[in-house]
Amino acid sequence: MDSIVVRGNGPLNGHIPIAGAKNACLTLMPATLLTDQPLTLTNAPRLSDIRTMSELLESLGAEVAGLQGGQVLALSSHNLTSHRADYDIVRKMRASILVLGPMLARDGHATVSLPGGCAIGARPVDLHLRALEALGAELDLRDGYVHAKAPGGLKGARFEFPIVSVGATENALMAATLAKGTTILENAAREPEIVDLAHCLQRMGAQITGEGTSTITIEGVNSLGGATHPVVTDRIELGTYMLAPAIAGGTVECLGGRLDLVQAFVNKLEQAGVEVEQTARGLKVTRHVDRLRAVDVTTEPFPGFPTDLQAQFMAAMCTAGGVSVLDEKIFENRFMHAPELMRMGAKIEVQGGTAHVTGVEKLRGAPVMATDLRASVSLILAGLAAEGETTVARVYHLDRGYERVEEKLGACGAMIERVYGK
Ligand SMILES: CC(=O)N[C@H]1[C@@H](OP(=O)(O)OP(=O)(O)OC[C@H]2O[C@@H](n3ccc(=O)[nH]c3=O)[C@H](O)[C@@H]2O)O[C@H](CO)[C@@H](O)[C@@H]1O
Ligand SMILES: C=C(OP(=O)(O)O)C(=O)O
Repeated sequence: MDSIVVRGNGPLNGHIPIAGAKNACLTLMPATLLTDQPLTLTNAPRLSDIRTMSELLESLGAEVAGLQGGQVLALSSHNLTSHRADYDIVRKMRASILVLGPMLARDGHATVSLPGGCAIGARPVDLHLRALEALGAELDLRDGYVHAKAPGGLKGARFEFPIVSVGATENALMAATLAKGTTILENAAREPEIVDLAHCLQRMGAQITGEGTSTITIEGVNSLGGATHPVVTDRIELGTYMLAPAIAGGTVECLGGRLDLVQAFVNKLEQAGVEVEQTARGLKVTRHVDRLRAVDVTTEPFPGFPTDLQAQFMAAMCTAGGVSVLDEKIFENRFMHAPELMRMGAKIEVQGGTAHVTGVEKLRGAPVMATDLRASVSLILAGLAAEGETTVARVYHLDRGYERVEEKLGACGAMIERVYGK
């Protein structure tokens, strides 16, 4: 298994191109199942999760071609041969559940393995299922699979999500595009990835209003057509690389970055003493202060501070002046990076969903291991400013969500390399 070796090497300077969003692409790809016409996604990220989604769609009979080195995905579902998403693929990636709504809406039946829990929490899919039931789906849970039917087609309905769920909103939104009549989704997720999905579906002919607000209204249509759609910028990759100069010092311009994608996060960075400037090309980030200031953070659904940046922000707080309190409100077990950061000399106390981080002057390199995607990258960020060498093992988690991390940071002066097969 590959590892990443990082050596603290002073300030970083340069620019980093930000890719299309993993979490948008993973919901845009299943949208192909809604139509027999071609769907082309541009600005796609080159990640193992995207390959897993391709594998899943291909197992259903969809065609997926990666063009221009994988940055363009040409998808076609004109000849679906299966409506069963197998456990063997679904277990690798929770976003697999997003094929359920589209298949059910177009063909009236689908069988999808239940994804199971994962390192960061139990992550049930009950809200996906309740929303589809509200649209008239008949569901039977047996043998670890959801067997779903809608013999007369789905029917528009009003559904209020009891808590905000990104994935459940996406599944319901896709399904409702082909349901008969009007669907109103209340307390819907407002993430940029939802807006991006709605824009793609609109290009395919869907009638959707209210995307980006907590009430989305969908007028069902009889069929959807093809489209070409650019995947929105990855705000989590963006925030991650914005933290690199915040932690190591220097100035890094994140190309393609937009303030509206990361405003809550930027507010916290600025409070910590980092300057963020919107330029014509992206977001330019500079740390002027010698030492960051401790800042408290609570994770929330968009437009709040994203849970997917909590681990990386914690890495920054490890060497800040003062005590910062990080409250994780989205997932019940998302502090697995804390004990690893402590192996590097960080002072962190975790109690339930709250972590108290007391900044130390300096972290020290150590061999560390990550159990999820954002935890992995937080250890790399910490390593950028640590004394000595940090080796991050099990980087297959990292490869789910970051393309060419060593090249992107290396181009700004970081001493970072991938060691193959260790
Ligand atoms: C592929 C993708 O886009 N992943 C993102 C998506 O995950 P995902 O869509 O899985 O996250 P959700 O927004 O659904 O989860 C939010 C909370 O709702 C709970 N819940 C969710 C669904 C459900 O049926 N029942 C239920 O109880 C979850 O356990 C969690 O506590 O949004 C998360 C929250 O921003 C991000 O961290 C993930 O990176
Ligand atoms: C938690 C994440 O992804 P997933 O929902 O695919 O597990 C993430 O992107 O940080």
